[in-house]
Amino acid sequence: MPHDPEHPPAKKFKPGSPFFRFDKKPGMLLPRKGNASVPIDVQRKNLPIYQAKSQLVYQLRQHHNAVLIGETGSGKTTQIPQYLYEAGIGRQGVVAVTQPRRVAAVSLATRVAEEKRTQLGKLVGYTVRFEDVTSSETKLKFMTDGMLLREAIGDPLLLRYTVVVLDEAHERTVHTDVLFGVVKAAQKKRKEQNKIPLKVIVMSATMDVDLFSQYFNKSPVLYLEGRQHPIQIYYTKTPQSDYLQAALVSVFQIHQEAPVSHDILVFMTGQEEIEALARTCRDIAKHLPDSCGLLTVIPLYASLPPAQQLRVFQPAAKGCRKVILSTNIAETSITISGIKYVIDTGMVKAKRFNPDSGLEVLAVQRISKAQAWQRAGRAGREDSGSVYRLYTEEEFDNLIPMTVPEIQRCNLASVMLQLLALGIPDVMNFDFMSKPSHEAMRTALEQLDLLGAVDRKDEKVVLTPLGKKMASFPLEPRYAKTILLSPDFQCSEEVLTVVSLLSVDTVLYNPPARREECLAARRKFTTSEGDHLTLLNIYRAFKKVNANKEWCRENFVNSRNMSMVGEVRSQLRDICLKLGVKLESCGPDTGKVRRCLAHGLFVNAAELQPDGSYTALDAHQPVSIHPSSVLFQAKPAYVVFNELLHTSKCYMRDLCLVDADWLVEAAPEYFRRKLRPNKS
Ligand SMILES: Nc1ncnc2c1ncn2[C@@H]1O[C@H](COP(=O)(O)OP(=O)(O)OP(=O)(O)O)[C@@H](O)[C@H]1O
Repeated sequence: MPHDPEHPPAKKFKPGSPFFRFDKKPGMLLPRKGNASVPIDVQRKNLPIYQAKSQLVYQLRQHHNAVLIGETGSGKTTQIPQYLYEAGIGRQGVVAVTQPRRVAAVSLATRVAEEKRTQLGKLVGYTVRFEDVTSSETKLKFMTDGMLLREAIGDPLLLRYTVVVLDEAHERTVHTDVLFGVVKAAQKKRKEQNKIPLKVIVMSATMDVDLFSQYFNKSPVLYLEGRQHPIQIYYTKTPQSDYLQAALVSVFQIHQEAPVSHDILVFMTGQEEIEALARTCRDIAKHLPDSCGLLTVIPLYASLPPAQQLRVFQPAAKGCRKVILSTNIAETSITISGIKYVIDTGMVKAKRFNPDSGLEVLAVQRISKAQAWQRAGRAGREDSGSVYRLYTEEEFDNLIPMTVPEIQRCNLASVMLQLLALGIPDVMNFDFMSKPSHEAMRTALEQLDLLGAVDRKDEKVVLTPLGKKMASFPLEPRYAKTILLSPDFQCSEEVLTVVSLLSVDTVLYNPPARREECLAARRKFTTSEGDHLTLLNIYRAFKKVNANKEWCRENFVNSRNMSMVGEVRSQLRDICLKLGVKLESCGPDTGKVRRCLAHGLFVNAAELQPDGSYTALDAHQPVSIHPSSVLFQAKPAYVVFNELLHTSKCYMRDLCLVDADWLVEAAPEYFRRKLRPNKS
């Protein structure tokens, strides 16, 4: 196997190592020289894309649509917007570059502003949920696809924009897929109305170019060749039954053998396992000889407060190695300085949806090949890199090529609500790139109907006034409905808190080594009314002590996440004020909160069976209470829950005790069909 003499092969693992060497993959080209210490404009010129600049600019000037495919790290995202600007393309308006994730939008805008030597928020800015760093001068705007979609509600023709760059198109999040249709429609309408044309550029390193080209009016496909730095791929010799253990072993093998300046990025599935592995890594690191150097372990997942997420971009201190444990949030787009090694567990937590039952579950599953290549692409960005896949080559060969678009595996109630709010006349026939099943769309409209968000008018589905209000919240329709119903139960302040707590994932810190202490601390807040009310108690206590950090530590509460709850809450409260929602508190009468939750979440209700098991009423599917719930032992007759998690069983997470009567009063017709005959 050829080596770059400057970059000798990275590892010789000890006997017993789960790895063996594997040849470089075809297409992983040898590098041209590149170095992070060279001036930034020279770095720009060293990128593979630079050689194709004039040709690209020529093509992009000619066509209203283009699909651009090029290796990870070749320079698509950072350079294309600048090339457009420098060539005067789209200067009458703003160039929007969409990203599936906020962390990518923020870090890319920061980098491009640096390359352009301008202050962030001037020529180059970003807009993500809860944050807008743009000004009237902004011409290159990085944003999450969800934000552009929200803007489209007020401006369906996207008239502020002259170019929309849909980046990381392979991700196929729900937002991206809806955005494809919205952008395509805006482009068509602008042409029909003789407005300034809208240019649409679709980019990725791993996409089905034919599908995209076909969808976007048979647009030309521009191929960008080469990568700047080589990446070596390693597979395990045998399948790993415990990917977490394999990840741990791999981190410490690298830590003990590789120079301390080489950082590691590990892809895992979720917050709990990341936090657990982070603690184990820190414990082990304490007992290693000084010669190994220090280890800083940094978690990265979506529910971390934004400032915390950006910590991964800070360089490690001298003599210290950075190990980032991340979900797929770091999978695409981003460049993390110092990352030399990527460890890929091959697993991801993703949504699955059963249109027959209408239930959406989160489950840990295998990634696609496209995801594996994206993960690999986080190495080799500033220098050569190595990727350790904790699965065999055969297992890799058996992965599905592309991730199934999220729109085909999630509950579509949110999407349908958004499409209706966008004024799409016939939502069932919306121009999706990959149409969800008719069944899934119908189920979603039924759920919106149950929530009172839609109505039928002249054979058409239209939003009700309540539905219009629900669409104003960046929330799942059932949570928006719960907030809007809360004045009827005089508990809007509490419901706002509960919904905010649910929007930032867990505020509870559960160190396994201090389980007893933690349970004892939590008992003070635990109520037999369920998890929502327990969380509400914790939030109230947190407010009472003025967010005291010491109190958080003593009570095993994650103070960072709690601060985020406060921010989300004030945003939601602002929306309520704009909509004229009456805000009042129920004080100690928390039964009102539960009744309100029953009215908002009734589609997620479950009933205790005579044999002690539970049945989700909507689909009549067996479900169990998750052991983390405060109701795990209690077994109440009726509960509503937030979500289902599929591991060994189908678990309900975050439960609230409710009365059967409340469910019936929330949706009498529906429950007449769903409840056991003697109960209805
Ligand atoms: N924040 C950063 N710090 C240092 N270098 C960076 C940064 N962002 C980008 N780069 C450099 O620019 C290169 C190109 O990044 P860019 O995001 O434009 O690539 P890309 O082709 O869009 O990759 P991907 O398909 O993975 O998103 C990186 O490989 C890296 O060398």
